[in-house]
Amino acid sequence: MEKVWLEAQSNIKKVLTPQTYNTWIKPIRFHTLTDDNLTLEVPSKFIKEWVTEKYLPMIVEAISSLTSVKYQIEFKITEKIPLESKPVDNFTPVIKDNEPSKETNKNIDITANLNPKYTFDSFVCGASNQFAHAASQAVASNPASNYNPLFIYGGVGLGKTHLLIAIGNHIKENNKKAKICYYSSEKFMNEMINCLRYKKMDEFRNKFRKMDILLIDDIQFMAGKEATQEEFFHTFNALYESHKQIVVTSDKFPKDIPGLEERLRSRFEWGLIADIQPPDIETKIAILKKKSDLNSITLPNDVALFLASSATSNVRELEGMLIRLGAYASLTGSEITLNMARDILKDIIVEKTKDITVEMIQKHVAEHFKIKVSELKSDKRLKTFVVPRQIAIFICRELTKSSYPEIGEKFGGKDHSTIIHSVKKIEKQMANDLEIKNIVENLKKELIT
Ligand SMILES: Nc1ncnc2c1ncn2[C@@H]1O[C@H](COP(=O)(O)OP(=O)(O)OP(=O)(O)O)[C@@H](O)[C@H]1O
Repeated sequence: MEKVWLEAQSNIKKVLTPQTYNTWIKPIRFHTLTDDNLTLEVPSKFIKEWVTEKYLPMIVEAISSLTSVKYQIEFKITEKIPLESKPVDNFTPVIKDNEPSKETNKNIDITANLNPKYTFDSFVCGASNQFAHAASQAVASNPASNYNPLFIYGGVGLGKTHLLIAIGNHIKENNKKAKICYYSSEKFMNEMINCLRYKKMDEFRNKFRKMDILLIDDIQFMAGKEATQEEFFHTFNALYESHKQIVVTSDKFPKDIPGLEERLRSRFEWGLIADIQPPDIETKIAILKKKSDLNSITLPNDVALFLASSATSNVRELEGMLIRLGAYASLTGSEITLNMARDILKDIIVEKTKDITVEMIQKHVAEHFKIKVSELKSDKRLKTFVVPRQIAIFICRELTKSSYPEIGEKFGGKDHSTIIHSVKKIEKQMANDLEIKNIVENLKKELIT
């Protein structure tokens, strides 16, 4: 059976990356076979948990394809399994671009690797993130005093990492000697496993316990990883007791993270818990404006509104759309316009505007100007009717796919040239008159949201 296991291993090797294979599958050895139970040896509890979670079906399949038997697999922890003489380089399976770059186990870098783009200056504060922003600033200005630990939680792409790193950058700017460590919890875990395998746990522990500021991203990743939580718990205690600042982020409130040990949960609740909510449309527009300035992209207001009113609240996705438009505009030497944005992003943005009808616009505009829909559609030449009518026609052209004749038809049977005239008139007025521009943009925003 040992031979079967070796063959199964070499088949598994063909489908995994060398790094994954070397880390998780290669160290596994055949142990015993009794009836339908196949016991394999693994070098640590952690590898056992990880392999069980991620690779068990693959292992069962690899063995059954050789033996036609679906064995019950058990893992036995045997620390004596010989390890390779050299640690596996670049062990971390996933590295976000803002995380510390490639590291080898030999070279445990204790300097912070903080993305300089993520500062308080580049963060837009709105109602949705005000509390987390204020808490982060308070911690950055006065570490390890009032809010320790700081626990920031919120949905995907809402700016948790940005705030976490902004804290680090701010502290670093004011105290060049501060030892700041930014790690995702996944990286923390991977490095820990590597150190466990190569008997370098003292080095690992010392590294973290020497820090003044420990910034740990995505703590929810530790859920269910007992050994990692255990290690993190001791690191946490050591730092907390020496009055060092700890900040963690998560996609959930501590008590909603399944598989998070009670003792860690209660420690997170000792400090301040701050949430980030999805941004409202104004904050989304402000973020897009800030990002377009930072990336030297000229983003017209109507396009910002179009992007902001897309279904997504994920700021990373919004940013992605902006960068895509910026790249297209720069490669084709054109300006960003609403039509271009609609075209380029048609697969990404499910337009909310598709449900907006001419009738809805007429009703909304008439209500805004306190006139009747029949007056809006009429031929009356009084200014109190003409301006709202032209605005309504302009918005119909912007937010619906109706043609000029179709719009004319719904405005009391007007000729398409009248409709074109109205659209041009409003375009011109918006360029020269801020008040008209604001009225039109607000009406559009109200209709879209
Ligand atoms: N209020 C904001 N102001 C400026 N930029 C923001 C804001 N919120 C989010 N961003 C930007 O959105 C992108 C995603 O943010 P970040 O990575 O911090 O999200 P996250 O909440 O950590 O996401 P995840 O849950 O995936 O880890 C980053 O480029 C960040 O700069």
